[in-house]
Amino acid sequence: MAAIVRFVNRSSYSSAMGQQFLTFSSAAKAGVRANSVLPEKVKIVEVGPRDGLQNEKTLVPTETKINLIDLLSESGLPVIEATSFVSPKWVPQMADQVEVMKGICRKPGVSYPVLTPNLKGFQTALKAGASEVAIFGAASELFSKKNINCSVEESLQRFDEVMKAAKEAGVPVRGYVSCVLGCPYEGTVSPEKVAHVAKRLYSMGCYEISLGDTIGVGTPGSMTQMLAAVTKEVPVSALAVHCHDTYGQALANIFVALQMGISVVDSSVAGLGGCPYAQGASGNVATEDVVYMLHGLGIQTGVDLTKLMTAGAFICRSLNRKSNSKVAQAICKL
Ligand SMILES: CC(C)(COP(=O)([O-])OP(=O)([O-])OC[C@H]1O[C@@H](n2cnc3c(N)ncnc32)[C@H](O)[C@@H]1OP(=O)([O-])[O-])[C@@H](O)C(=O)NCCC(=O)NCCSC(=O)C[C@@](C)(O)CC(=O)[O-]
Repeated sequence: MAAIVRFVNRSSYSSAMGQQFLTFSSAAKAGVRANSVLPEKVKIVEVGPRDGLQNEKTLVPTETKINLIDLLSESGLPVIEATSFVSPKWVPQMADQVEVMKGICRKPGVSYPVLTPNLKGFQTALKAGASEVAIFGAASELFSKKNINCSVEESLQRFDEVMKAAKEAGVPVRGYVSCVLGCPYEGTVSPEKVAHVAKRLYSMGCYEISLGDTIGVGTPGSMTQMLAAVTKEVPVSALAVHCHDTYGQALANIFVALQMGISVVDSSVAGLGGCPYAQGASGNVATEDVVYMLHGLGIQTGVDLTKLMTAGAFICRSLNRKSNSKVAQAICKL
């Protein structure tokens, strides 16, 4: 694939970005789909402000989080997971959830879901103006215990309470299943267990189930097996994939998911992140890399890569960190 990326002004990355000097040859041929099995459009769920930042050891200033979300809002992303209403004792980085929700400029047409592990979190989120929430379970007992301090079954009972309250308030709920391709504490996780938890979340009313490879150990082989089991229980149109990139398999795994009919992909700008209760797991696949691959396949995302990279450059500067996005790294070198 001979995608040619050319900056007219090579001296300044940010000014070149601003002037839209980025041109793509084959990657930008809009509407030419490489493979008719693949979806025409993919919805990207940006999880950087939540999943990406929750694991940062030093507290990120609230203003930085708000600026990041506002920059991401300008890039055409349809969904930006903004924060989580979890216990600040468990995840101190998310303790400013209310300020973040109150500080962001909500762009019409963009959704800003937040994580809510229980009724307490849901009620606080609602008061802070959340109009969409996500509940998060796991296909592994030990991970569930470490992450949310209860068994998988107990978590589903808690989620049922959140679902009932959300239905009353007219708030849509997304569901996560963690450890779908492996667990840091239990090792192998059976596709049937994943399918069982995904089905329970879907049956209780989650409009979408995001399947999380929390520690990024999956391969296209295990992804295929797991999706084959889950799609027997949940319609493929209601599934999303959420791939961490620890073993460098995330894009390949996403490609397999697309071939199997999935058209919702979670990712994190600059590849930020990791779960505080999954030691050693690296960040999510970088949104820039996902967008580049999808556009190269002729799949529409509605995302402006240049604006997305501005958001990525901003957060990397703020955290004094190199981007984990291969695309951002490559373009920076030009
Ligand atoms: C679920 C709990 C709260 C249970 O934690 P617990 O200690 O069992 O809860 P509790 O009900 O016994 O309450 C203990 C204290 O927490 C407070 N509390 C209770 N609930 C809340 C709340 N919602 N917001 C604020 N405070 C809360 C509660 O009021 C009490 O305060 P105290 O009386 O001691 O002062 C805790 O385990 C927790 O917050 N866990 C969150 C862990 C987390 O956020 N993990 C990362 C997100 S998941 C992830 O990253 C994976 C994902 C989604 O990205 C997909 C993938 O990659 O796989």
